[in-house]
Amino acid sequence: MTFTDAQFHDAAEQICTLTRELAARGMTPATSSNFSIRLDAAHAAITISGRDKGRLTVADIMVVDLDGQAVGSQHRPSAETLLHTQIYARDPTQQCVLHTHSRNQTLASRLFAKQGQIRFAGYELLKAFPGMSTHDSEFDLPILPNDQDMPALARQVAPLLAQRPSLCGYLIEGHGIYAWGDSVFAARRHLDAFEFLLECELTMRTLQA
Ligand SMILES: CSC[C@@H](O)[C@@H](O)C(=O)COP(=O)(O)O
Ligand SMILES: [Zn+2]
Repeated sequence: MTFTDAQFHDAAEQICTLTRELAARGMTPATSSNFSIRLDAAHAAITISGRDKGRLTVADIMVVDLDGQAVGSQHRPSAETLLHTQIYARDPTQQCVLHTHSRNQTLASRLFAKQGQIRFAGYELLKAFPGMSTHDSEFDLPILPNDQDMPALARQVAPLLAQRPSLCGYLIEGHGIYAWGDSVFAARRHLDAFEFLLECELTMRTLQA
């Protein structure tokens, strides 16, 4: 099946709406962050590179194939398109990928970088993640070193996705977070849970100091 113009428009509108909400929370500073929604088995709608994510309109969204190549547009897709299409290409059930640069995400990615992950344990909010049914569980959010070479960064992500098929996010050091899900709603729930849990971990360290 290939997507219709109406489906593209609907996805683009959804990206604009949720991006404006995230920008209003300070999660997309200085044109950072990128967002996508799957259109069909081989395409996704994604933000055009360099746009102010707090002021997006449908004209700021374009189509890419799952190799990250522009489809029907002369614009340059997000610099990090490959990290989005990697999620869609690996798992046909995944529908939405969200990438933001909040202060909590950036600070935590640096503070915990040496461990290569942040462990969330004992939080009721763990139940926001796939397969978690009790607070009495643990979720390790991976932290990858940053890289401007997207294929190299995608090669770091690949083994994580292979080892943990239900993984729904990772941090990149000094950079921000990627979160995804099998619906726009699920991707947003995962992003919100990560943001909340990162803030809890950072605040606990401040209070304990
Ligand atoms: C403005 S610096 C942030 C960018 O380098 C990048 O990390 C980012 O999140 C946005 O890139 P974009 O190409 O607009 O999708
Ligand atoms: Zn980024």
